[in-house]
Amino acid sequence: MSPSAPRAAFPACALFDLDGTLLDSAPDMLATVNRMLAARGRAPRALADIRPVVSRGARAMASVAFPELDAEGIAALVPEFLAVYAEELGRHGAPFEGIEPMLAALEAAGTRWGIVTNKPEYLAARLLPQLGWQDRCAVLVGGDTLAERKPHPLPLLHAAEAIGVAPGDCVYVGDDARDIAAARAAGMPSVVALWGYRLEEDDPIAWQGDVMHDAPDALAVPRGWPAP
Ligand SMILES: O=C(O)COP(=O)(O)O
Ligand SMILES: [Mg+2]
Repeated sequence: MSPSAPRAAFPACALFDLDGTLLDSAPDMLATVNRMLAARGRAPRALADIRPVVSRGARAMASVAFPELDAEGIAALVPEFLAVYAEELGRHGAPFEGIEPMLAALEAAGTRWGIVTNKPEYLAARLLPQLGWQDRCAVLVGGDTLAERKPHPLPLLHAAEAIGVAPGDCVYVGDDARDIAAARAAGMPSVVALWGYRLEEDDPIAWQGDVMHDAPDALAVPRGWPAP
């Protein structure tokens, strides 16, 4: 971790990953894979099986549910995964505890916030009104919005530009190695969301984010945010 000093004020712009950072979407994902398994007469999986790979996208979750399939077989399941997930979206999941007060604190301070996810944009966009975030989220960039997705810096650079804040004056918060890599490549300070999804063998310290937090409450006060 870099030795950046705590802040006296919130950053001008806060950008967030969605799955595993703002939203505990693992229950929606579990319902999705279990419908796919049930359609094939197979036994359901447990939340503990799916949760660690939710931030790695549809392919990673399908690989856990269907371990016998090769990469081609997994890729062939993605359209079905997205169609079933579109029906389960927002039904079981909810923002992590502490997210709403943290967003309210940012808004009260005049910090603009947005979402940069690798989830397809149309699915993320459908969640915003369900969550009451449609008029509050200043920018939404999905995994298919641009020619590149995280860990490429383009989605973060695009979000900063859309908000009108220099990348170095934004902070990105994410729960996966690729989130922190994208922020570094974009020249953006980063926060590792340890409350999110990762495998036991992952070493978040090695991701070298600027700050790591166990819970969203830490970001409800300026000193929880890394300095530019
Ligand atoms: O759906 C995905 O690929 C993961 O989504 P995230 O980038 O919001 O964690
Ligand atoms: Mg994530």
